[in-house]
Amino acid sequence: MPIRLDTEHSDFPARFATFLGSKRETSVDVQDQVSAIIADVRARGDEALIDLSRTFDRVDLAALGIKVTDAELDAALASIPAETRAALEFAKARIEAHHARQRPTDETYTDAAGVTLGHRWTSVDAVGLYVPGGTAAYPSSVLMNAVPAQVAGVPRIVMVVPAPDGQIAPLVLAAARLAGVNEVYRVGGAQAVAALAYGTATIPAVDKIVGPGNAYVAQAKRQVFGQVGIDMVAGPSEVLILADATANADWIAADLLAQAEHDTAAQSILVTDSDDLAARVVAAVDSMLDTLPRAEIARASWRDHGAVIKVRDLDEAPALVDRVAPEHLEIQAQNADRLAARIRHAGAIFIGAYTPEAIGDYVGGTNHVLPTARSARFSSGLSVLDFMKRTSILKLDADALGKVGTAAVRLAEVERLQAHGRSVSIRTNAGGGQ
Ligand SMILES: NC(=O)c1ccc[n+]([C@@H]2O[C@H](COP(=O)([O-])OP(=O)(O)OC[C@H]3O[C@@H](n4cnc5c(N)ncnc54)[C@H](O)[C@@H]3O)[C@@H](O)[C@H]2O)c1
Ligand SMILES: N[C@H](CO)Cc1c[nH]c[nH+]1
Ligand SMILES: [Zn+2]
Repeated sequence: MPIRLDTEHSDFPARFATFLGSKRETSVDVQDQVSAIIADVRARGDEALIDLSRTFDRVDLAALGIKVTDAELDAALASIPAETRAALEFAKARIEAHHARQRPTDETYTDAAGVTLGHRWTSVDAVGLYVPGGTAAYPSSVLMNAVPAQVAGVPRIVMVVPAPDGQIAPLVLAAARLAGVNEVYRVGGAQAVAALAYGTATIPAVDKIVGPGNAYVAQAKRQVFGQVGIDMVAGPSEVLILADATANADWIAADLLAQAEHDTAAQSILVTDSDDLAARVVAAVDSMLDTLPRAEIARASWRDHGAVIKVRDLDEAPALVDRVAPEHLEIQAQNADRLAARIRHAGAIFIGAYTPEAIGDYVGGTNHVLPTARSARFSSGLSVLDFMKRTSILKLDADALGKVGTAAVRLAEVERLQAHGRSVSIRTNAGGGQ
């Protein structure tokens, strides 16, 4: 049974705090194991990738090859049914159209002192896209990672994806081909992240690693940060559904299970002011679990990490939602827009009964790679900006330097950095130059 909390109970603050603090994805075990995997890949490169993939993915990469060939990518694209290709192309076009609007613009201007200031955006040189594939295949994640990288103009886009039992879903390779990703390696987990960060004989290192994955992938990204950039921590999926008595219990149950079926570490939470709705949703989840193909995973997620939180009224909910900072927030209640406007911390918000989160997973056009584990308090979903960086620009002439230089020299003096001061005063006192 999922945990049940009620804001009217006196122990609510303590139980809610414990609930927020409970870790789903960073056990000490995972941390230590991931450190050992990264060290192994740094020390032994491809040999480590081969050994670790044999252990964790039951695949012989020495025989199969670490790199997916062009012929394999072409064959995969040719093999998929026309309707599936059309659906992928439809999704890609919608993701592209939305992400094109995120392209930032350069700016320069000259202020009253005559100083020219500005910034210029350039793309990262090489990015590694992590596409999960341990227990499910995610062609949609290929598009969500690759399309913004393409929109940003990244010259080298590399994809890694695990090949459990030697298999990568043809749809995943087809999506890569459609998205113009031609450098693909069949490695997953922490070892793939380590290879992208430090490089091996087969996989040249990248500058930034993006994309979602399970607890091992998320932990590996944390550990290689600094050596390379990372987008965010996008670990096991989460949804929080805010609903009132007017909501449809079956629809909510379906949406809760849509996250729970991702991973035993996924989390689905219902927040409602209606005891009756809560009871009907819990019953509907139980009944849907009976026929769900991934019931084993979804049941464990719902039992171990699910929650039903009863609030006095929905007015109380935004503050609780902000503390959870869920990856996805669905609002199925009267005044959904008004409630949505009050939320500050959520990866993505899905407003109204006809906006299931699954639409955002596939074809909405917004990105489905989103911050998890409460990191929406300080980070955002994947966007074109994750593949770019901003260089600031300054230009002064003698007049401008004269106007702002005195204060700079004063600040250098109080910081006791004499050479700094001199590098300004040597110019302003020179009375000439260019
Ligand atoms: N936040 C997001 O935006 C988002 C989007 C899509 C998917 N997801 C999440 O991505 C995850 C996908 O997980 P997955 O497992 O299917 O695929 P995955 O590719 O993330 O992980 C599979 C890899 O994990 C490694 N691994 C598995 N067990 C291990 C162990 N005991 N020790 C060391 N390494 C081990 C293996 O190397 C394997 O290749 C799910 O948690 C899902 O919720 C998140
Ligand atoms: N819900 C996941 C993000 O948490 C993304 C996804 C891909 N495919 C299906 N769902
Ligand atoms: Zn999903």
